[in-house]
Amino acid sequence: MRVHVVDHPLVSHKLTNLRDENTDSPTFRRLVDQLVTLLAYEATRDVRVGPVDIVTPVGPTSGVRLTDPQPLVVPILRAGLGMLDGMMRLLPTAEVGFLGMMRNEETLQASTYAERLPDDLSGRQCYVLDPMLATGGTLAAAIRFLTDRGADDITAICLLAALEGCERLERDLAGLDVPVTVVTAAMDEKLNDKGYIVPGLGDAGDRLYGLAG
Ligand SMILES: O=P(O)(O)OC[C@H]1O[C@H](OP(=O)(O)OP(=O)(O)O)[C@H](O)[C@@H]1O
Ligand SMILES: O=c1cc[nH]c(=O)[nH]1
Ligand SMILES: [Mg+2]
Repeated sequence: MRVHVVDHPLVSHKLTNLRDENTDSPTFRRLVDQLVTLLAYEATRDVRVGPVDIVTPVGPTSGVRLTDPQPLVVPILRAGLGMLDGMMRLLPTAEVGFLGMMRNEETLQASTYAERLPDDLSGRQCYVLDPMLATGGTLAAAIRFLTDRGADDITAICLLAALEGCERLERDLAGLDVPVTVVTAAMDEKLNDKGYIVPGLGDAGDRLYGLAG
């Protein structure tokens, strides 16, 4: 597994505002949208393109275009939905599959409550969107779900990751013969006793969409 922490002053600036408890929901949503676009720029560095010949108003030249099958973007509901528009702005021809996952706040076990994905993901570049990689249980389960469908190339974009979550993910995915990359804006130092990232930004889903009840 490869972990890439994007080191850019604009990313750090926006992340600081995102973390701030005084940031209201509309501003939080806008910052998530902007941050994912910046992270996606790094995350798509290896997106597959092929050569094409075109003609400009001045003359012929060659360039590249995204090749088929188009990438698949997979937001993890709920909070990952807040990252979808920003991602699609960069990859407008991508297809979108959905995974609904929820972490039990007592046991910290992730479970899947919804799924709408293509049956066969082989040969697709899959971009998983989830703002928080805390214990790593949700992302590990999501990656297993995708590889069970044949996914062979997975990049996760997380706004924030915790070191121990990344270590757990690496352990959980050991033996999986699929390249996995995690792109994040920051690697935070720890989790608290409720499994929240410290210093983190709180509950991403609640800050985006309000309390789920
Ligand atoms: O790394 P983990 O310890 O598994 O925790 C991270 C998960 O927790 C949050 O989702 P949550 O379960 O709160 O659902 P929500 O997006 O509906 O709020 C977050 O969006 C991740 O999916
Ligand atoms: O810090 C955390 C951990 C899990 N889920 C969140 O939304 N935030
Ligand atoms: Mg939540």
